[in-house]
Amino acid sequence: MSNKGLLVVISGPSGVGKGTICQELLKDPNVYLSVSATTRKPGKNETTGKSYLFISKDEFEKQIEQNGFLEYAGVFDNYYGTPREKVEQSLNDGKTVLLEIDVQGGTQVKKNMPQAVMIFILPPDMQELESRIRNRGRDSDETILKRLKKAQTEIDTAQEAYDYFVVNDSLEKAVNEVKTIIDNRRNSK
Ligand SMILES: Nc1nc2c(ncn2[C@@H]2O[C@H](COP(=O)(O)OP(=O)(O)O)[C@@H](O)[C@H]2O)c(=O)[nH]1
Ligand SMILES: Nc1ncnc2c1ncn2[C@@H]1O[C@H](COP(=O)(O)OP(=O)(O)O)[C@@H](O)[C@H]1O
Repeated sequence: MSNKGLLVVISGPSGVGKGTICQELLKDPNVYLSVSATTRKPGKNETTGKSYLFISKDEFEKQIEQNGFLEYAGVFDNYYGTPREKVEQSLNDGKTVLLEIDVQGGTQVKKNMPQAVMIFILPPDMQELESRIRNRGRDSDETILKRLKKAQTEIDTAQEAYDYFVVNDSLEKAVNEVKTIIDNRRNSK
């Protein structure tokens, strides 16, 4: 693995604002956001290649066998994984590469690439997290409950693998904190 670029793992409970924060970071042309593959069904306004590469379970398992993923995990009854090739290419090009993945995946990345910058995004509190998930209007009550349960487990287990914890209360403040972490790590290489 090249050490030219910087690999940044961004995790946090569903609905905490990871996607929103990553979109802000992407305004810097030196930042590349990895597009994950998933076996979950696309939502209403999702097309393959933009939010996710939507693929079948068979195709996913084939790519696992071919060592095509940097990491992968089973989340909410589906597979999610980071395609290896584009991440390695972008690191070689000297880019800051963002992986927006869950704690299981982040832990695998940290093990294989200890130089990765591990950032965990926290909600101001659990009520606010629930209302963000609800306001997004994408999930059924059952799915919302599953997501909130996983949120608590993730917050409890993140302590071990993650180096930085950023509370997303004001979006602007959270984005600036993440930018500062990234800049400091780039400069200290
Ligand atoms: N390990 C791993 N987790 C991923 C990947 N892509 C997305 N996830 C995680 O899968 C979970 C569910 O994603 P999704 O159903 O799209 O809902 P989201 O929480 O709104 O992003 C989130 O916790 C994501 O961080 C990936 O490539 N690898
Ligand atoms: N700092 C914030 N304050 C209020 N709402 C926010 C903030 N950050 C994100 N949101 C909103 O919360 C919802 C979930 O954000 P999203 O980025 O989709 O989360 P995630 O990618 O972590 O699942 C979205 O409707 C988003 O606009």
